[in-house]
Amino acid sequence: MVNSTLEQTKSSMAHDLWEMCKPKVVMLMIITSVVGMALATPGWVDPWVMFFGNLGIALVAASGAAINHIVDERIDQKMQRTERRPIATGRVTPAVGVAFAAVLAVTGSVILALFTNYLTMWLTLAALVGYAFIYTGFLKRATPQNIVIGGLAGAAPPLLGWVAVTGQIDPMALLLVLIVFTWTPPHFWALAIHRRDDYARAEVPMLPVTHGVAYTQLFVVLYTFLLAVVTALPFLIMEAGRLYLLAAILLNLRFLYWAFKLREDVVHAMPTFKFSISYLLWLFTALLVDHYVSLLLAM
Ligand code: HEM
Ligand SMILES: CC(C)=CCC/C(C)=C/CC/C(C)=C/COP(=O)(O)OP(=O)(O)O
Repeated sequence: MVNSTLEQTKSSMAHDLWEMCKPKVVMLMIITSVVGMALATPGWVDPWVMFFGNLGIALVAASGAAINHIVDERIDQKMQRTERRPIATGRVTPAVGVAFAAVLAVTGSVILALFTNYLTMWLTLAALVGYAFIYTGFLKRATPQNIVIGGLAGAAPPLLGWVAVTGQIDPMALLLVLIVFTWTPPHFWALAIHRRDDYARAEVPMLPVTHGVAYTQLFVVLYTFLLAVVTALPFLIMEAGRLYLLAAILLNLRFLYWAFKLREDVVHAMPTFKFSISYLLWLFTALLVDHYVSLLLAM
């Protein structure tokens, strides 16, 4: 009896710690990092770098997500979407959270130092600081441009993957960062429109709260147009082929469709947000497939 209660406590703690890692977000980030690695070399990526590089980046990103839960305890308690989170409810204490985040960050950094290079490790730690402390601790509470500036940290993984393979920062790696950076505002503001009352209650100055829904709807459309331009660049600079271009055109047309639907009516906010996630997944998949198809054709 005592044993089974102990087992239950352990498994719900494991579940809570897992939730604090924002696993789905980190997984999509790792897909962008895998693509960064693949595009960094005209050959095959060293499997050790592929496995341990992504593991290290995932662990450090998960640490950032856990710190976000700790720093945002009060905000999370006030928002319906986040009120059931482990730290917000007290199921996990901040002390346990800090220890967990520290273990993740240290383990991830050591793995990166051992299996990739110091530049990857330092850039990954910079992304961690950018997200967990600069965005969460400061920007989020300070300006409606919070997610535009903070988006740089979330956009870092393709660069981290690239640098893990080459040891240097190249223009194409920065273009991949630019794609995720430009994607972040329509991704987030669609959700923020849907959850505007949550943010108002928690006094977080998100764009729909400070500048209104109509203004945010317009900026979702504008950023989606900008994203269409930015995602054409890999083809225009001849770093991606026609297969990628076709996928990018179709995905951009669909994203623009949702952005305009959202502009008509806020009921389209969640479908737009959900599509943004599929958009990034398929765009990066297209880059990957396009890369390996041209590699095979050149053999
Ligand atoms: C500063 C930049 C970003 C902000 C402010 C942001 C905001 C958010 C928020 C608030 C959610 C939570 C939705 C919910 O709990 O229902 C979310 C979900 C998600 N985000 Fe982002 N995001 C950012 C960047 C990214 C990046 C860079 C990626 C991946 C490359 C990403 C991938 C996802 C995914 C996959 C989900 C769905 C998670 C789930 O269903 O549990 N986000 N985003
Ligand atoms: C090393 C590295 C790549 C670090 C990146 C870390 C990381 C997991 C970024 C996630 C981006 C994200 C979901 C922001 C939302 O935070 P929020 O606080 O606005 O959303 P919330 O209200 O759901 O917590």
